[in-house]
Amino acid sequence: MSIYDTIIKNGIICTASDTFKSDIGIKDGKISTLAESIDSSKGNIVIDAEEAYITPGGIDAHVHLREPMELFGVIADDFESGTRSAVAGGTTTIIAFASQNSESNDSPEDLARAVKLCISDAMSQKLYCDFALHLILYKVNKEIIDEQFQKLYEEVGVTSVKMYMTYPKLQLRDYDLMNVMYTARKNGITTMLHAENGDMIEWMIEKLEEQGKTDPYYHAVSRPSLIEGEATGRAIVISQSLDNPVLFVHVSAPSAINCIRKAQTKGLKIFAETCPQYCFLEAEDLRCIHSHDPFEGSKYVCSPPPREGKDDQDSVWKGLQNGTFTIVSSDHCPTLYGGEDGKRAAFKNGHNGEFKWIPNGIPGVETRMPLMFGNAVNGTKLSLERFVELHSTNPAKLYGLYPKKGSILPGISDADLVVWYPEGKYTGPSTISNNMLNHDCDYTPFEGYGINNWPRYTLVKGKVVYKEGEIINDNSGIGSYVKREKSKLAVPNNEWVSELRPKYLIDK
Ligand SMILES: NC(=O)NCCC(=O)O
Ligand SMILES: [Zn+2]
Repeated sequence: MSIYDTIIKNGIICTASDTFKSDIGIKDGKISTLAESIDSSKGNIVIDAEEAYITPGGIDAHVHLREPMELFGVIADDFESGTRSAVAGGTTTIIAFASQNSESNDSPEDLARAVKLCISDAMSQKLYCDFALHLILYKVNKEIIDEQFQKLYEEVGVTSVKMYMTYPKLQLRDYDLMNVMYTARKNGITTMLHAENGDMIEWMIEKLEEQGKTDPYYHAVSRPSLIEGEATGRAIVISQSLDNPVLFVHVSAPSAINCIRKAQTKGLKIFAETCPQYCFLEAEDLRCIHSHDPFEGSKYVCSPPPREGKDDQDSVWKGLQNGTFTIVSSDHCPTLYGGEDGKRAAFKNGHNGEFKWIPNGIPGVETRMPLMFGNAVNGTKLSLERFVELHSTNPAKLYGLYPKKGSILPGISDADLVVWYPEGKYTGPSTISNNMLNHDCDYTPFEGYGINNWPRYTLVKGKVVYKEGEIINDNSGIGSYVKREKSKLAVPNNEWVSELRPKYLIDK
């Protein structure tokens, strides 16, 4: 009689702390047993890992998909194609975004209602993996009232909000950031910041336009590293003033990385995310010199933009190695290159393709893990354990999903796993091409990039959803919404730089 639904034999398990040989017994969607040897006759299904590495499924904590509020124009992936693409690249949980409703009138229910709308839209689709949600806040009338954040946590399990220091439609003033952080701290809501100085960028764009510099390449020129460094430093001061932890999303610039490192050395609760585009792409890509059409550079338009070259990439790698970065996410935000609604929306409404009108964002949910596994782990830039920490365990801890997600703990963790190819046995494509990917986008900015491994099996809650290059449709629809706990990492220090203390602490 079988005891396990599935047994994985002969694997080398790698977690954020250990690498060891073990068989895995899976029951009811959970890791049930780790043992040197589990009898094959005890499993309904037996997978032979053939001495390959097995890692916890990836958690991609920064994924933009089509959702009711449409803040970033028309996104090519909905929750079905986005989760399909995720599992094909070894990601078993995504954290996507719901957006505050612009009609919000600050009632206690407003924010939770916006999240519920997004959940029900997503749940009406076939989901290949689990998802959770952050909430984008872009309108703060006076202050976010306590009850709004309480309900976010209690009713919909959302424990993080993202705010922007750039984009004309979304940019918040420092005053607004302070109002949000003040209430976030009290309620254990993690604040995520897109740090670029929007006012400086606006000025730079105007000056470039005056000189007729409007090709996609000038998107990168209009958002230089220094501007990211400035916003990062300013936000760290705000964070310190309020003793409120901050996670900086998609960090790319050496100046920002240095600020973050310094703050961390002081003991401040500052966390940072980077993305593969800042490890592999560069500003020159936006020139697309191999193409007759400079607009092809729009395929690389994202913010912050890819940076200057090898030195800048090296400082990202250094930050990944030395612990400055907490997580690696994709910032998947796919807009089509063809058609009228994607990058070419820049030709609508009487515009002529000027970079200012090009929708920002690139796809990457499927390529994140294989690119980093192949080039970082096999290229020995990162240890396997650090790879797991950055792509799986830390996102789970930071965003309240641990230890259900991000680990391989018997009796506790969901059986979300990636079985890689054994050393030397990967026979798939040696470079990335868009036609091997499962997203609904018509290009990848990583076309032609080398890979030397790829997930052989991806399991979500014990079910194989991807096997040897194929999506297993029988097991689709397995994904569901995951309510999150409060962060295990982003916890205030209770150290103050001024006499200002929130009233709720003084009254205690
Ligand atoms: N990063 C980007 O260009 N687009 C996605 C939206 C954001 O995260 O800023
Ligand atoms: Zn952003």
